[in-house]
Amino acid sequence: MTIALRVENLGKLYAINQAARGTTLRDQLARGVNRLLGRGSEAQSLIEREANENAARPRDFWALRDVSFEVEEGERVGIIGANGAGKSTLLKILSRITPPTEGRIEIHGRVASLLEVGTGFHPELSGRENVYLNGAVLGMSRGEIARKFDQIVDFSGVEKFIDTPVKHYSSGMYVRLAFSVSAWLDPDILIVDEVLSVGDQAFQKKCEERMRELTREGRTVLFVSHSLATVNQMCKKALYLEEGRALSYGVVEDLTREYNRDVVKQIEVERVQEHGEDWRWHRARFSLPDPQIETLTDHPGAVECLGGEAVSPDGEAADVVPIDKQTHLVVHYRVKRDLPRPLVPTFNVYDELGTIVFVAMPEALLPGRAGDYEVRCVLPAFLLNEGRFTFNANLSDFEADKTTFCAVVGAFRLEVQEVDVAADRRRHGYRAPLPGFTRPRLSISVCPAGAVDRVNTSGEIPRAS
Ligand SMILES: Nc1ncnc2c1ncn2[C@@H]1O[C@H](COP(=O)(O)OP(=O)(O)OP(=O)(O)O)[C@@H](O)[C@H]1O
Repeated sequence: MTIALRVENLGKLYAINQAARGTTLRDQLARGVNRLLGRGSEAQSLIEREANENAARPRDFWALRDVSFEVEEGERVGIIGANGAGKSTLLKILSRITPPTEGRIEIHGRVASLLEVGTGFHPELSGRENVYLNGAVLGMSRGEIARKFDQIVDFSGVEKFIDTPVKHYSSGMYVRLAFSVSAWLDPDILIVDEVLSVGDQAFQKKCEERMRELTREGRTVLFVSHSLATVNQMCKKALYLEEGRALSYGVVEDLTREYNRDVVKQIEVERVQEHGEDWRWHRARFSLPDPQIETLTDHPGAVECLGGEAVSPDGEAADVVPIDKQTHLVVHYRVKRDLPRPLVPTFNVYDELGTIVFVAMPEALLPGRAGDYEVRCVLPAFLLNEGRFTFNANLSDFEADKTTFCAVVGAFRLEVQEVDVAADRRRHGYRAPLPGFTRPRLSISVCPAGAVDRVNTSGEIPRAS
């Protein structure tokens, strides 16, 4: 194993900007403008309030502290964490844009980095001149850069503007050229901040493919992304930063799961602050009205949702559902007047972070006649993967101008739980959590090569006659 990069007890101390205490040019101008407008004392008190708040804050703080990790050659490592966790600071130190306050870094090879839009390129120079400038900074000869030039411009897709000063580029064009320069000038280590998200989706995919290619060639890639899906797809390893500390470093799936859990915990803390101590994420039963449950309608007074419950087949309400058991979602509606058409009861299912997993369409419709009705949706065993899911219960008329008759947001919040992993023979010894939102049990069969024609639709091979 060859180490590409080693970080030991890295720390970065930032001084809180004293300028915020009311001495900046901006503050002086604000005072002047306000004096002209006759609002001097108002402006003064605002600046003083700001200054007092700043005085109450610590004067300096550790944006990074005690961070240690190693990256091997050819690895792609994702760096994850909330806003302000220290991700960009770490990348800036590794790119030698800012020095660390303490600790040490060891880098083997040439580093190319793509940090925020605006760094690395000179605004007055053209795209072409910037490519040469960047190559020179990386220590390449003019001939070497010239040999790579067409590839870079081709990849970036900005050939038409290559002789225009980059200050006239859109941020997307800028990032296109900047990534192409970093990724084609033969770096040993490529460092990419969230900036790629500025590019369009097609370009992002192209960049991801290029980063994979680089690591296949033995180069190392470190990148920051708020998209856990991208980090999961792109990396085997991740570093999870929280408030400047390295919480964990290791297998990407474990870390993204941990990060997700922490995000959800944080959301829960905020909900408790908002709704009080009684607030609970889990919800197997509800009755309306409930201040914690939002209901939407385009047709007030037409339909009312009275409540509902998530129950096991024997009728027990349960917010924690074993993965191998069916669950019935039962919702009670009152249609208050005759309607032009029957209504369509649907259920939208979301994961913990609000990503839609699927929408369940019904077999039967709810009659458009006044009366009380019960809608029952059966969730089969082994449909959803282990995890937490939120269900919206909806009643719609998709032929009406405004379709929503009743939408109950977050009607049910259920947690699907794994049963006995060790005893589940269908896992064939695989003990780790299985990724993904769903866990359908599909028929996967095996037969001797050439026998495919003889396999019947049930997946069984007929006995030789
Ligand atoms: N030059 C600076 N002077 C003072 N504080 C700074 C400076 N640069 C960053 N910080 C602070 O350091 C902390 C870490 O910032 P950093 O930009 O590294 O976070 P991040 O994880 O990249 O966040 P984001 O996801 O929002 O980009 C933040 O609190 C930020 O305000």
